[in-house]
Amino acid sequence: MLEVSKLSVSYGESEAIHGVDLIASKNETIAVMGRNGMGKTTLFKSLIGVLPVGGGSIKVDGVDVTKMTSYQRVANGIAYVPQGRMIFPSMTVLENIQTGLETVKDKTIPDEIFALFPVLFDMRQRKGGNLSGGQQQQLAIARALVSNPKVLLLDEPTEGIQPSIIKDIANVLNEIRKMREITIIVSEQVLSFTMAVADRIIVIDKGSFIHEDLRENVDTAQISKYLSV
Ligand SMILES: Nc1ncnc2c1ncn2[C@@H]1O[C@H](COP(=O)(O)OP(=O)(O)OP(=O)(O)O)[C@@H](O)[C@H]1O
Repeated sequence: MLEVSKLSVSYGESEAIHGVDLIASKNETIAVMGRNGMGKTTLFKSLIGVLPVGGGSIKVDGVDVTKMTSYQRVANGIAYVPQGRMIFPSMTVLENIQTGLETVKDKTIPDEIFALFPVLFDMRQRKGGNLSGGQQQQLAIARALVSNPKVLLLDEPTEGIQPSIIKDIANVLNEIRKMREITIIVSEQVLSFTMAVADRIIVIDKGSFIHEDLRENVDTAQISKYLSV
């Protein structure tokens, strides 16, 4: 479903992602884990097209999107939940979700979105900026989901979220997989969260993938070591 080959990304002269390969199947959730500054956000921004690709290719469901704009990539099935959520604080919850409908024909928000996030239905007329961090995260996921993605990218969804709500976000990601056969790629530093959602865990270090395990084979002590400074 998502096929990334020899992807490199640079900031000016400085290369931040060094030729990474990633193949993710339909109905698979992959966690990319690494410390601050290891390249998670750079990788995700290049996948959605906010940062230009220096080399390599990105394919979604067999279609090469490497040279496409972000808008075209969304139309071709990638959706992105950015770090820090980036919801529109002065727009209502409904209006925020509607911004995700730009690339699809039917402009109505599917009922299943409110079934997944009942709190968003209750708060549909509230301003996004008045929601809690966890509710804003749900809003950012809902906004991404209404574009009907084949590949959903989430950049550090648990950042700044309290532990009890982190569990809710994990449950939501697992529900999404049951409802739709999509690929989920999540960047994270919280191992308990990725162990609850991911089929595979990849460790990124200084812009390269240095370790990979299926969840059932993960040695949590070893991954924790990679994640500690
Ligand atoms: N706008 C930029 N200009 C130059 N270098 C950058 C820029 N943004 C990030 N970098 C560098 O790229 C590398 C990867 O940063 P990135 O933000 O992708 O890491 P990250 O793993 O997402 O960390 P965090 O969890 O802190 O967001 C770092 O060395 C960082 O200093």
